[in-house]
Amino acid sequence: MAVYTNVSEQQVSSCLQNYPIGQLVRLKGIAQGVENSNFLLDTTQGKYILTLYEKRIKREELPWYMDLMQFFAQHHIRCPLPVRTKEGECLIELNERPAAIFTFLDGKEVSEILPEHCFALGVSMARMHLVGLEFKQNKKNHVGPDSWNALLEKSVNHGHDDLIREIDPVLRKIIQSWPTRQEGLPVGQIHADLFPDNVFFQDNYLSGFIDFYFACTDFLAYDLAIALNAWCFKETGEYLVKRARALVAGYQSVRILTEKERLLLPIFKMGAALRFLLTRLHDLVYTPSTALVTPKDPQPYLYRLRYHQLNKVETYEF
Ligand SMILES: Nc1ncnc2c1ncn2[C@@H]1O[C@H](COP(=O)(O)OP(=O)(O)O)[C@@H](O)[C@H]1O
Ligand SMILES: N[C@@H](CCOP(=O)(O)O)C(=O)O
Repeated sequence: MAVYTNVSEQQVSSCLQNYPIGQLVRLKGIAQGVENSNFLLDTTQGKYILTLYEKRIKREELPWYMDLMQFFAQHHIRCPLPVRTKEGECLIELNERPAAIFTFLDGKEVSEILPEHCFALGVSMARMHLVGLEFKQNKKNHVGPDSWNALLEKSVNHGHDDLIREIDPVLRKIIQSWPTRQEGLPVGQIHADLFPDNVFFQDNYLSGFIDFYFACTDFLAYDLAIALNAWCFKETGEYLVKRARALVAGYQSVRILTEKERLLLPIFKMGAALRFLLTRLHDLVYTPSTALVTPKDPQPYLYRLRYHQLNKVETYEF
């Protein structure tokens, strides 16, 4: 359930007076999602999404997300477009929370992932990466390698000793092998959370990406590695090579990976597995049992990490 902060119909109706999108017909809380509070707004002019930003989002970075989504939408990368108030503002304040209204993206998560979906994802991701090269504001990846040690340490002494003992040496090795920005790998705006729930399809066509709140400026190939892990594994740790090949083929039909990116893909996949393992472990430890949200299971990401450690040389994707 992702409604942490509630809003009343009256509050939304009066807020809509400042927008050029008609009057409120219906307001409904959205159950999916974990980070922010989301509501579906039916107005006399159509459907919109109202998002109230919760504590995990840094307030000072909100304009960056708004600018990035607007830039993408204007450059034919389908994603929610922040709606401006009559005074031209994207961000407002509602119930003591920063908030924004977005255009509604048609479509939904696929129910059964096929290689064709992975190909389409690769195409759209590569297009987004190319367009993003023209967006010149940069933003740090707050869950990048320099945050991993601290994330792991925060989870020590909370009853996951075996897991932590296993991860610790792997983490060090991955960090040692991680490329620096000086090595010339392509860097740009990445989504960094392109899991199936953030990629919408309609009639088998990819209709767009949502949930840009982990987006940042980082290695483009790392975004591909995140998606390979999220889309191309069984939860028991079996790599689904047909899907992986389709994803990489779709990506390379738009943007060919450099030799260096191909060589570093194994380390990016390990890092991507570790990153989600660490954040899931952290959330498991720190989400109170009374919370509305059920933390995601870290175990499938441990399986992915183990798989990549055993298969670091083979590049099955090409
Ligand atoms: N622009 C949008 N168009 C259509 N549905 C949306 C849009 N934004 C969010 N949603 C719906 O809200 C849900 C939660 O959104 P999400 O951005 O993933 O939340 P969170 O940031 O809390 O993880 C999505 O699964 C989707 O159903
Ligand atoms: N995709 C991440 C968690 C982030 O959740 P989202 O609902 O904001 O996409 C994971 O699976 O660990």
